[in-house]
Formats: sequence, C-alpha cells, structure tokens
Amino acid sequence: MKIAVLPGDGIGKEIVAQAVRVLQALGESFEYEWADVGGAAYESAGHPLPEATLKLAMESDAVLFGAVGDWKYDKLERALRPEQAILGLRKNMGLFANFRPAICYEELVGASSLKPEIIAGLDILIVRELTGDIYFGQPRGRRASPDGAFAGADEAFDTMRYSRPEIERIAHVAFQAARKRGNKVASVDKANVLETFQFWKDVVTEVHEAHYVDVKLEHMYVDNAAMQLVKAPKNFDVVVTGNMFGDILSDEASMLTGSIGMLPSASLNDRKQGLYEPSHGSAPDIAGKGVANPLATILSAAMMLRFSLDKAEQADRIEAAVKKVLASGLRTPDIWSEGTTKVGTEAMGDAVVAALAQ
Ligand SMILES: NC(=O)C1=CN([C@@H]2O[C@H](COP(=O)(O)OP(=O)(O)OC[C@H]3O[C@@H](n4cnc5c(N)ncnc54)[C@H](O)[C@@H]3O)[C@@H](O)[C@H]2O)C=CC1
Ligand SMILES: CC(C)CC(=O)C(=O)O
Ligand SMILES: [Mg+2]
Repeated sequence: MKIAVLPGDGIGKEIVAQAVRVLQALGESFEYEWADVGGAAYESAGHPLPEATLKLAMESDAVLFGAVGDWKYDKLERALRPEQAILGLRKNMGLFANFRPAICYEELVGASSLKPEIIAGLDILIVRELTGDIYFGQPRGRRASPDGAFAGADEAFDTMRYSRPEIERIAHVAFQAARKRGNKVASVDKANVLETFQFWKDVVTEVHEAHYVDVKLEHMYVDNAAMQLVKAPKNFDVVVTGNMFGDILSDEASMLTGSIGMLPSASLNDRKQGLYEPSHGSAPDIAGKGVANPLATILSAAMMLRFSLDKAEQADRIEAAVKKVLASGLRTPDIWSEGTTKVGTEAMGDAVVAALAQ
C-alpha cells in the first residue's frame, strides 16, 4: 500500500517526520513517496500544488499531510499561495467528509484552559463538509461596487453556496457516524440569516426524517454552538456543519482537548481514499524550534491506518502508545503543566516509538 507523504511548510516537516517514524515502527511494509507541497513546492517547482504532487496523491492509497503556509507568501497572487495546495487536494480528490475528533485525554484535563469538570471525558466528533461553501463558491473577486450606498467604491465578494447532493452526502456521513457513537447529531447553521444555511437545515431535516429517525437531531445556530462548545461541550456527540463554520469551530474545540497540537483529522472521499493531517496550520511562529507537538499528526496517521489502510489494530496500537506517553508525564510546551516533563518534537516522537515496543 502506498502512502504519499506531503510535509509542506513550517512545522509540517517536523511533525510529519515523527509520524512517519511511528508508522515505520509498526513493522508494516508500506511504500512511502515524498513530495513538496505548499510554499516548499512553490520554491522548488513554481506552484504550490505541482501536477506531479497531485498525481502522486491521486494514485496513492492515502496521503499523510503536514501543513502549508507562511506569512512570507501572503502577498502572492491567490492562485500561487501555499493554502491553494490543500484546497486543491481536497477538491481534486473529492475529499468532502472531514472528521475532526476532539477527545480530551485524562492526562491532559489540566492542560485545557477550561475547568476540569467541563472537559474531563470529552469525546466529540466534528464532521465538517470540506469541498463546498464559501471556500469554493464562485464568483468571487474584487470590483467597483455596482450599487448601494457605496456604489463605485472598491469592494470584494465571495459566494456561499451548497447544492442538495453536497448536503445530503455529508448528512448521511454524520448520521452514520452518530449511530456508532452517542446517536446524537447537532447540525450547525446560520439559517436565521443565510439562505444557504436555511437550505442546509431543510435538507439535513429531510435526510433525518427519511433515514435516521432513530438518531437524535438538533439544529443549532453557529453563534450559539460556539458558546455551547465552551459552556457544556459534553452535551455534543456529533456536530455536522459546513466548511467555514467547521473550520472555525474545530479550532475552538481543539482547546477543549488541551491544545490544537492534539486534534487530528481525516478527510475522506467516497472511495475510502483519504488525506490525513493535523487540524492546525504550519505555525510559522514556532517552526524550526523543535517544540511543535507532533501528536495530532501521529494520531492522524492512526486514523489513516483505520480508515484507508484497513489496519485498525495498528491504529489502536498507536493510540495506546500516545496514551502511555502522556501517562508517563512527557509533554511538548503547548500541553505542559506543573509536575510534567517538557520535551521537544523529536523526543515526543521517540517516546511514542518506544511505547509501541512495550
Ligand atoms: N491545513 C493547513 O495546511 C492549514 C494551514 N494554515 C496556514 O498556517 C499558517 C499559520 O496559520 P495560523 O493562523 O497561525 O494557525 P496555526 O494553526 O498554524 O497556529 C496557531 C497557533 O497554534 C500554535 N500551534 C499550531 N500547531 C501547533 C503544534 N502542533 N504544536 C504547538 N503549537 C501549535 C501555533 O504556534 C500558533 O500559536 C497560515 O499560513 C495558514 O494559512 C492554517 C490552517 C490549516
Ligand atoms: C488553510 C485553510 C485552507 C484550511 C484550514 O484552516 C483548515 O482546514 O483547518
Ligand atoms: Mg483551520
């Protein structure tokens, strides 16, 4: 089985290196092929998603991805900016279903900025639609404002849109995931203001009534959901929402787990092919310092084993090894607290590899 390894930029290289070491320690005969992506590919090939990288990703059984982006590319024309690489991979591979599990490990209850009783035992799953919404909607651009109070002034615009099939398929994914967990789905929208999200709510309701009446469904406006996530996060089981709201809410949810460095993700298409990446970005502020938390990427590799490579037992082994390492008291700076031992990215990788052998 072939894994495309795309480390990307910033801490992407540091954390993916640790995830690959952990995968290699499993004793499986996976084939790995590395390629540049994002800013690194812009430097080496003049484009953030070169054809060869896309071809490799499309032909592989799974993609292990780090992160892309750096402030130094922010003035490039949009098509050449590193972030276009991850957007292009998601669109071209049809990776419409993004799973972001926010689990608070017992040992990290003290690392969260929330009170222990609010987050102890937390296990929620954010199901984010990943190939539609305002991130991909056309038209978009800049122009002279055609009408209104500021007619003639410069303006910029994007388009929020969702089609029925796009909403139906992500709703099915969320309801089916809920059946394997707490049997509860919160569909997050902004139906009180946006036509796109009134449609979202209508279609989710139809899918529910036609196929999943055994699953408890509630609808929640996104502003309320953002508040409820910090007030009473354990009331959630599966959260299903659009691309932009899912992006924002999953970063918020990451702090319920202790750090964004703990939140893995899986992005799947309808062929079981997937891209696996931490939910965070390239963290230019800490890149090159050897302090980034590699656990979100290592846990994403576990999701890859489970969802794309049919190696659920190996996924369990990695997750158990991560728990052992946390129980032993090792912490990267983002999850460090009094009484635990601060280590860097590589030492954390070493510890997970060692725990696998125990
Ligand atoms: N999928 C992707 O490739 C993504 C790329 N980005 C890009 O990443 C760049 C930086 O974006 P930011 O908004 O700063 O978000 P970010 O997620 O990279 O960083 C936000 C904060 O979290 C910290 N952080 C992130 N990952 C960490 C880890 N593993 N261990 C310890 N601390 C960690 C960073 O140091 C920073 O303080 C931008 O160019 C952005 O567009 C952002 C999100 C996703
Ligand atoms: C950089 C964006 C394209 C993506 C993002 O923030 C995410 O997927 O979490
Ligand atoms: Mg994000």
